[in-house]
Amino acid sequence: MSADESHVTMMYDPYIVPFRAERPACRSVSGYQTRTRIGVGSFGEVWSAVHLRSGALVAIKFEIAKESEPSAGRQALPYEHAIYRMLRGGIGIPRVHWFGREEMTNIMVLDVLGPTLEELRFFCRGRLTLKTVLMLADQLISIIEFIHSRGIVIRDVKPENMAMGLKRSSHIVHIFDFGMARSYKTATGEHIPFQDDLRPIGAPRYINQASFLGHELGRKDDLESLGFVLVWLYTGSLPWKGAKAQSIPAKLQLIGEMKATERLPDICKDCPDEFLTYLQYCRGLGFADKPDYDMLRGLFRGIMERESWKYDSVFDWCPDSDSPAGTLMPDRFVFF
Ligand SMILES: Nc1ncnc2c1ncn2[C@@H]1O[C@H](COP(=O)(O)OP(=O)(O)OP(=O)(O)O)[C@@H](O)[C@H]1O
Repeated sequence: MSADESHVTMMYDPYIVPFRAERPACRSVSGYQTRTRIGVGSFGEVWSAVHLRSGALVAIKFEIAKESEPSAGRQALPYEHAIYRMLRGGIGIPRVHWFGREEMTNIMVLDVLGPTLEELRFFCRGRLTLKTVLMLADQLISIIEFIHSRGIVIRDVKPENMAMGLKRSSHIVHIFDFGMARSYKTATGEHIPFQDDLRPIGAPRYINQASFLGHELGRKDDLESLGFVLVWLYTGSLPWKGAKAQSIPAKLQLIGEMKATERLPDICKDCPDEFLTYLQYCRGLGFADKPDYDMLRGLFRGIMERESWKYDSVFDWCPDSDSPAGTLMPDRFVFF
């Protein structure tokens, strides 16, 4: 075994799952060795991997390039890579280390992240404490503000696409998966024009009302979806959870009606008043309006002040947290 390889073997990798029954074959990619498959998406697979020289742990996203589409520009991963390039340098945005194509496969090597907020909510028995949600809200509004400042709207804001970093960045939440993102600015720097009659996009649970109505999405809509995510993380429920209807369009229609402006107080009934103020403000913005991010952060900071809580990054899942919820964190994330 070479020195490089022994270093790799000793690395802590939370995605190593011992006794895994089915373990697809590992492969070498441009100086990286894959280790464990950590995710499967609509485009392909995500693996944890190590850089063979430095021992750095990374994530690799693979997308089989379709033969009928020889132009890489029409595939999901080159598109997502282009968005990552526009977001380069942002706090809470995973860094891309390498992008390329090998054997008809598009490959993107990026920072590996820890558990998603949806997983953490689950590990903390279904809901997070108010202090944890407020600390996350502060970071998430800033990350979304940064993304908007680069001319991008995410259009798929959900806790499954938000994850804590690993090791030194384990106190920083990240937003990843920009497959649905797009620029809201034209080539001349103006805001794109309003359109309707579009297909709703995003996860129905967090989708904003504009998307249900088939409207083109803007900055306000990312923030509205974030509002639903925060209510979800704090209460572990939303009125449309488990809504039933005879068909998918009928279900979407039903959920859309449940998100009408006059229903917002009902959605926020178990949260401090600021959550309702936040959602009403987002709903009141016009399509091209620039949101007042400072004011929105200020709403949640006001609660922190009122409760005399500090931004100490002691989240519910941290070992030194006194959260009554306890944690069901699997061993592989204990040191993340
Ligand atoms: N950088 C990363 N670090 C750790 N895990 C990751 C990373 N990127 C993706 N994953 C895991 O892989 C899964 C799929 O990745 P991603 O969401 O980017 O793919 P997708 O095809 O766009 O997903 P979806 O079809 O759900 O929109 C994620 O849910 C997450 O669990």
